[in-house]
Amino acid sequence: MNININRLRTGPLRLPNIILRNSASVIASSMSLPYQKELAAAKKAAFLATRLCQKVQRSLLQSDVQSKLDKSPVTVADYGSQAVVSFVLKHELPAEPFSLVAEEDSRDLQSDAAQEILDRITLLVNDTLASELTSSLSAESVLGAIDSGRSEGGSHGRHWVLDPIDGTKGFLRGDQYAIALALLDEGKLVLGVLACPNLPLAPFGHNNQESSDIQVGCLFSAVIGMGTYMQSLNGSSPVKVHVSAIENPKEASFFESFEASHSMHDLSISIAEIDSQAKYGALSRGDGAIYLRFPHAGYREKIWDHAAGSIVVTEAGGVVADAAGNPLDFSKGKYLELEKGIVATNQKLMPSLLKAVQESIQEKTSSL
Ligand SMILES: Nc1ncnc2c1ncn2[C@@H]1O[C@H](COP(=O)(O)O)[C@@H](OP(=O)(O)O)[C@H]1O
Ligand SMILES: [Mg+2]
Ligand SMILES: [Mg+2]
Ligand SMILES: [Mg+2]
Repeated sequence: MNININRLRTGPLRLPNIILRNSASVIASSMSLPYQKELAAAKKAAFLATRLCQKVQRSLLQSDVQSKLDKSPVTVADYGSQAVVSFVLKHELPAEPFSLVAEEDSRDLQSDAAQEILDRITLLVNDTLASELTSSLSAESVLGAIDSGRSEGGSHGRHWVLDPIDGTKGFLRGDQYAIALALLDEGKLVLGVLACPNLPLAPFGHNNQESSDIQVGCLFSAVIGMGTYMQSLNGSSPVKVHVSAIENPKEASFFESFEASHSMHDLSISIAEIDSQAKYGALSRGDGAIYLRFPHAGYREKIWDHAAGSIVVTEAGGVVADAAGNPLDFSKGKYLELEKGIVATNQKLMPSLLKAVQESIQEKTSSL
């Protein structure tokens, strides 16, 4: 199976309040199941953050782009999305101790030069949360909400893990990005919510992607032991999804990063290039069968780049491992300790894929 890489149209996204009420009432009827309160809060946070991101993406101007010290582009939407998720989680789960490991922090927003951008973020966050707030949040509270993401995570207690916009480069281009939120409990991934505002509801790569009425906006959610569900960000009911059942490696299509430097390999294969953890979402519903990610030597993967995507794939029947076949360990702080790279596929393909990957690494090493 070949996957064509068409640029996706990014249609406006409507997020009617009814979605929030619907998901909350469905959840309320199954409160005895594990992590349902947290799931409802995480979905609400992701829906609201999506709204903020959509708004910014529609009106994206060059001036929205700020350069962080590491030179990766950060927009008001990254900060705004982090503030919204942090605020909603705290607000919805007031009885629980709050710990959040998140990508952004407010350091670059503290200077006088950043005042204007901070005002824009504050306005956006207040607009987005208007129905949740009794009074407006000040710029200081927004900075505080962003900085509640400074936890280091670890193997004890509960920690939320957030990438407020994963695939910032895709976001800036008007392509794929994701809001990725997961929960660690005693070092174990127990819940993940992945909002992919520009991912088509139909399988990725279908020929209909040039049509103007293509429906986009998917929310994937997974709770440990309960499977993975996908729903439209416009309000459809969640449906259970499964990874591809392909057993023959020759028939398997691959995903990799749009950014070539995030994934390098020499296998001769068909590849769909997508930014962000939308790749994990697409994999969880069987659009493709394999996701390989082999960054350059020395790059350290962060937990927020894989936590939500990982549980979304494993609960859909997939496996996510490093090149040695070890499961990913999210309990070691902000970074993943990995052998070489990340391999995600279904259970049937994993052994032969790991073998091919290891042989390819061996060949590369011995040719150096
Ligand atoms: N050289 C590199 N190799 C691998 N990943 C990298 C990288 N430089 C940045 N990244 C991470 O790759 C993520 C995007 O992944 P993808 O390639 O799948 O779209 C970025 O997330 P952000 O966009 O949240 O910063 C960033 O954390
Ligand atoms: Mg980033
Ligand atoms: Mg990221
Ligand atoms: Mg990010």
